[in-house]
Amino acid sequence: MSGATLEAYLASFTARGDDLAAEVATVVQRLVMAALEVRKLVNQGALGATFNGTSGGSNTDGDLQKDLDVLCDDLFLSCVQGAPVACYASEELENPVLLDPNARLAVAIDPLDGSSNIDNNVTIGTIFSVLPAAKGPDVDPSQSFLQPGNRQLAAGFFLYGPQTALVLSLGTGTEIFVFSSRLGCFVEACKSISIPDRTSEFAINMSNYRHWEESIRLYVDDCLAGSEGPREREFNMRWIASLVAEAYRILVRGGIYLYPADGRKGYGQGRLRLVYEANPIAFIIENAGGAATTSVTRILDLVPENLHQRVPLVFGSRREVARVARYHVDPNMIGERAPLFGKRGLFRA
Ligand SMILES: O=P(O)(O)OC[C@H]1O[C@](O)(COP(=O)(O)O)[C@@H](O)[C@@H]1O
Ligand SMILES: [Mg+2]
Ligand SMILES: [Mg+2]
Repeated sequence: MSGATLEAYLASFTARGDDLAAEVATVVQRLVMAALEVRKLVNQGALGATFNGTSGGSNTDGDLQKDLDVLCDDLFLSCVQGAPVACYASEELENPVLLDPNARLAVAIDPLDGSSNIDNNVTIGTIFSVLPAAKGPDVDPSQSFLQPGNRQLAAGFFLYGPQTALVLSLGTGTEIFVFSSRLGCFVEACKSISIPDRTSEFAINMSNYRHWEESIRLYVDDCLAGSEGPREREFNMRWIASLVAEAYRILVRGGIYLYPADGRKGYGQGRLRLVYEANPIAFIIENAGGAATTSVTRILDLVPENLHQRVPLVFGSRREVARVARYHVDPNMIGERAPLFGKRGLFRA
């Protein structure tokens, strides 16, 4: 463990950069303040007054909002109000909130990710993306969030699990900080993460198998066939149903995560949201040497059409993500299997 505090890390980033870098650092510090409040709420679990209830409302995607989703959103919004932030967008709000029209940054946030796990005492988190704010007379705050993810200045996520952690990328490299109760601050635990290129571990919600398109089914079939299939090795599977927890695991030991489009109503573009889920995760993963795509197209090159747009998401170890793309575009992937692994046709019968 290298031991630098987050504060020292941000100070050195600010010293190397310009005024904008200092503003980004301030935003991160404000988000940390809110995250530490969320941590307290999460730690109380069912003992907390707000924990189990539902607010009765629903967000823009029609998901039932848990009290904690809404409470977290309020906490993050009020914390960025003291920061140089022009506008704030959240999974829980239909439209962005205009804060300071003269400020230069925009923040998009998923205040509580993995919220189906709230009651289960399983790791959940907060995902954030920092963008340059769109400028110009009468500019609509939505414009700030319709920029491709490659324009992000910073992205990160907090993890409320056995450890409270912050995964942060300020554009070069991705670092992991863990909250030290003894010191009362985040301390760097892993410097310049490097995701292994190869993996034998995949994460996908297998219960959707019958709804996927053929290329995803073929990819997963080949993993499941293990040493008897074309991959000629055994694969392991994980599904936590918490994007932040899956991303953390992949940063630490490699792997691949897939939430593809599927045939269910409302899942034609997958489940995850481009602006405040896929983009920040893609930024973090790429800056750790991994890759993130829709299966074929780089996530960070997509131009969002609207704030709450969904997108199919595949990310993780670079070679594995590239392999998923080949199942979509390379007819030889099927040819490669047929002569050697003819019996696998039986699996598909
Ligand atoms: O329940 P499913 O369909 O497996 O989806 C799980 C995925 O949905 C999410 O919970 C979506 O995020 P929210 O909890 O912010 O809506 C991801 O964290 C997770 O990977
Ligand atoms: Mg989420
Ligand atoms: Mg959420």
